[in-house]
Amino acid sequence: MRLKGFTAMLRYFTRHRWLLGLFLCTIVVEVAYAVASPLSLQYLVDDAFAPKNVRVFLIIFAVLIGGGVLHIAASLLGDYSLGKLSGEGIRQLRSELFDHVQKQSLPFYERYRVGDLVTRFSSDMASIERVVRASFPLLLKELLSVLLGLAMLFSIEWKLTLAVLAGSALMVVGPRLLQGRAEAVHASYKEAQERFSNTIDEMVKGHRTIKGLHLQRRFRERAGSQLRELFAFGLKQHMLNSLMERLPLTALLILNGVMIGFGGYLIFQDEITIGGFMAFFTLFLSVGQSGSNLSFLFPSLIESGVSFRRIGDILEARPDVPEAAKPVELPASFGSIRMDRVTFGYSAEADQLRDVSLKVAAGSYVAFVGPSGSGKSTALQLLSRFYDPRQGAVSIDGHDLRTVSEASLRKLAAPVAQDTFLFNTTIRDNLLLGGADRTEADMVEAAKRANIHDVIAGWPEGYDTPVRHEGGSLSGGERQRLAIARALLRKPKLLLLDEVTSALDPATEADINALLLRLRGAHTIIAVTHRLASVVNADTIYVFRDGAIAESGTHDELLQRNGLYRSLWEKQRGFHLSQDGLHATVDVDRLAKLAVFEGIEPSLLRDVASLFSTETCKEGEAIVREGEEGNKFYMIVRGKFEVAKLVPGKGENRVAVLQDGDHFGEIALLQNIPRTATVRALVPSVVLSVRREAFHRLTEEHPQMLAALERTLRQRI
Ligand SMILES: Nc1ncnc2c1ncn2[C@@H]1O[C@H](COP(=O)(O)OP(=O)(O)OP(=O)(O)O)[C@@H](O)[C@H]1O
Repeated sequence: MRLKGFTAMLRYFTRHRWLLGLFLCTIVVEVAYAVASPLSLQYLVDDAFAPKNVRVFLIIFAVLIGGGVLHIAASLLGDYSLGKLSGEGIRQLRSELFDHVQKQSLPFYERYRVGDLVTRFSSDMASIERVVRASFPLLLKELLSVLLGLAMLFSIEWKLTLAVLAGSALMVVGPRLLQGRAEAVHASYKEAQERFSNTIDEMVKGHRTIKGLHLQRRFRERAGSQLRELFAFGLKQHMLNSLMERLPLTALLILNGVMIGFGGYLIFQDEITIGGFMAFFTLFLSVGQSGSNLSFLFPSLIESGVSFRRIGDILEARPDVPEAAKPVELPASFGSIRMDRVTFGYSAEADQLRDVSLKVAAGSYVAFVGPSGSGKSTALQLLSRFYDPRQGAVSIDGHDLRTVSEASLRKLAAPVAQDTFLFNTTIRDNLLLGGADRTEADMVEAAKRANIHDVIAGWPEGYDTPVRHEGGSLSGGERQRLAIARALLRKPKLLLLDEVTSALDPATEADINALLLRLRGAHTIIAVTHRLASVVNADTIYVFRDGAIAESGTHDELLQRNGLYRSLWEKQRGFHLSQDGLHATVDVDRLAKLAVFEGIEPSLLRDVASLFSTETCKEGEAIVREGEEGNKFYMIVRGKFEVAKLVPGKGENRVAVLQDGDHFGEIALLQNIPRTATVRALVPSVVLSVRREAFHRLTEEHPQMLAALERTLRQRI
């Protein structure tokens, strides 16, 4: 059992020694009074009432009143010290948990989903709070009452005490037998709660996609089955808890019978006085009550044990990318950043980067390009130190990033990702985030440089416009430009850009590319992109293939080399897109390069080119669905699509990613067969498509074209 959460709590308590001491003293006073008052019955009956001795009665009465006043004072002090102690403890545990989660690196956030963490902060913390404020103090009180009460009972009549103690074992054995099962059921209930929280999280975050793809029913069914699961575990938990609570009470009833029978016998034998028996009986009832209270506490203690363990799991998680003990503070500027023979894998099973070495000099503009999944973004993540290499090193001016302080690295280098996260606050706060030394003028200048100022100024509330749904209320282009403005505002020397223009229309993309060209020199820019047209001006282009660098050089050098870059370039060229991104065309010589149109004369290809029409796709939109009849051939002008196949019992499995210049669905030109996979846009995309019917009209006029096409496609089916 991981006790980190529990020991952290104890540590907070011991930091407030005097409060803890005061609280323990008040408990002792309260319990002593509660145990001693039944004992007074023995003296009242035997020494005051039976002999009618008023003096003894008055003395006992005065002692009882005095003790009562002391008891009330101790309770008030106890409540105060407990309130302060537990409040502080909970506050510190919450903030330690918060800090700890914040310190974690990316793999941690990939391991835990939002719901898993939210449940720890909400329901686990609430159950710990309940225990610390109520159950734990009660446990102490009742334990002490039982121990003191038993000592008193022994002093009154040891044989009777032994008899009832033997019976009391029943009260403890029952709950213990059930404890293991109760713990397991409680843990299952919490996991079911987590699954449901994650569904709510996805439903809220993905509400657009859910509505867009009409997935409400699927989500309703998922939530329905999770709620049924919650109900089943909840019922089990309820029944086990009730059983654990009832068992000791039943045992107590049996014990009462034993005590009255055996006690009566002892009175008749003159082994105990009537007052002694009354005191014994009252005290035993009070000890029994405390014992049964203890058993009532078990469920909440078990529940908190699970919560302590779950919070302990988080507190024990060590950051995968830790800060060095004595980190090097990087200066405000740098000379070069390098990767030396870097090998890295997200998991132990596979390497996503293999033996990658590269050097980027300050002030240069460097691009990482290559097919999808080749490791470009991964390399950028390592340069941002979101992960550490498995082998080799990433360094700035000779300082291994593992040895430098995170704060100084973030000051120097600003990453901008393709999925921009904006906080639910105003545009101004999103831009100024944490930069207390940034002025309004700095902010406006950064927004102007990122070409977003005019847009913001046009909104009724300007920079005070609130952002909703983590940026979902803004267009992809607006989000992207805000992210760039936010990065520029921090005045970083190194900009690490991951596909920042992937969601933009051609006009905005051209603006951003022009901006990058203006920034070069003053800033070092490393940009990951799959769109080669945007990097022709880069100082160095690194071409990635299967996690390694296949080639590098300038655009012209790489074209001359006739390697991977050249083939990617050939694939992407020949398309034309209007500035608003709504109308696309393809050149005849680009069509001629497709295997599917091999052997078709250029004059006919001109007619084919004119048959294509432009389609735009939203992020998440499926343009081809597995199993549906296909009647269109597609070419991607710009964008990114996943190709996914249904695996029975497991859902969809991504088998490929297609990008600018790729094509799919050519079989549909020839015959009507169901699609073998679903093709879904990963970013807003533009495609050119041609329908079989339109194509057939052309092939009817030119049968030689159909013959050529059939020849090629038959070879591929
Ligand atoms: N967080 C992650 N956990 C596990 N595997 C990952 C993770 N991120 C990326 N990968 C895998 O690592 C490989 C390289 O991915 P990476 O994103 O670096 O490629 P890329 O060249 O940038 O491709 P793209 O242009 O599609 O983003 C891919 O196989 C990808 O599935």
